[in-house]
Amino acid sequence: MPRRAATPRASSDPRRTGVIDLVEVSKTFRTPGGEVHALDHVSLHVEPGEIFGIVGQSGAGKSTLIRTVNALEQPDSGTVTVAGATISELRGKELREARRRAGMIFQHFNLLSSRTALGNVELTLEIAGTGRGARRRRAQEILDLVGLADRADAYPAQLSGGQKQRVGIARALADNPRVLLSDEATSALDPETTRSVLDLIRRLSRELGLTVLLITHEMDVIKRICDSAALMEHGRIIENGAMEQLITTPGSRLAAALFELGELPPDRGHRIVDITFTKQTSSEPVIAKLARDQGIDVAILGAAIETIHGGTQTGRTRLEIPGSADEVERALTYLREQGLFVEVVR
Ligand SMILES: Nc1ncnc2c1ncn2[C@@H]1O[C@H](COP(=O)(O)OP(=O)(O)OP(=O)(O)O)[C@@H](O)[C@H]1O
Repeated sequence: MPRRAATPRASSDPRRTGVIDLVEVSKTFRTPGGEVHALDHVSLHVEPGEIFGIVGQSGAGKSTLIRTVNALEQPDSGTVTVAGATISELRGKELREARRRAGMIFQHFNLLSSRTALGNVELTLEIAGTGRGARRRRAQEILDLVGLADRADAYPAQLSGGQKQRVGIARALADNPRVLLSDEATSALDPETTRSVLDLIRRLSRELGLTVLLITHEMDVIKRICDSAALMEHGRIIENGAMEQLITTPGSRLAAALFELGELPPDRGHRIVDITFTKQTSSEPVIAKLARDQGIDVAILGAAIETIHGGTQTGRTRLEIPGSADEVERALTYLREQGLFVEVVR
């Protein structure tokens, strides 16, 4: 029976406070086809300055989750706290104030076509009631920060997709929010532009101490910039934790999606294990030593190396270990002694 990945993080502990905290949040939609539990007792804890990614299939509840964080959706039960304000309990002016703590970017940018890049960024500040001079200065400053100072007077139709999203980011950050929410912000961009926009988000997060909550259906996004990730399915968080924890959590589906090792071969009665290594960039020396020192030959069934979390090289190799139960046990002990995370797959 496949093992269910442990949730390494006690995210439902309400005593812990992060920049974003969801505690037991539920939301049900009543549709002609019946009730849809879009969020089913979701608890989530995002640390200050962290980039937290939520991944899941279409319909998993990702958009509903992010919409509760900027109060576009009210939960039926549970609490949502953003930068110290319990926004799920606020109304009116207090809610509008609290909303300013989070800026948001979107898949299709949502820029006003009748305004220049500068005018789009200024809009956030107009809504916040900032005076004309200060608004212009701040908009120019933030456009400079996203590398678009020279395109301030361009209209959205004159900008590339990547440039439009940079304007979107500048607009989201103009009023100095603590949190950036990203709803599939790179899904409409080509791979190279995706990478440059993700790298920009990561740089801004580090430079400004900005906490980022992003939703995506792409593992590449999680790999490239996230410090932590959660997997959603049918309105529930199935797994949740720091990337380093997830890759060494037995049965983690996020880790399996990160390292694509393919299907298991037909059962020949041999033990199959996945070994995960984070320090060295190759498992080959260990496998060679296993043969030399222990006299145990293994077959490599698959290998994947990934750069996660903005630079850490991590790899996973799938091995088939023939031989007696005793030899298999010796091989497993040996691999663990080498500091590798070993998971028996079959
Ligand atoms: N306003 C609504 N009225 C009725 N049902 C809704 C509403 N909003 C979302 N749902 C339903 O709730 C479930 C979760 O939807 P949600 O959009 O949050 O998922 P998602 O993971 O963001 O999917 P996608 O990536 O396709 O946007 C789906 O079954 C959806 O049809």
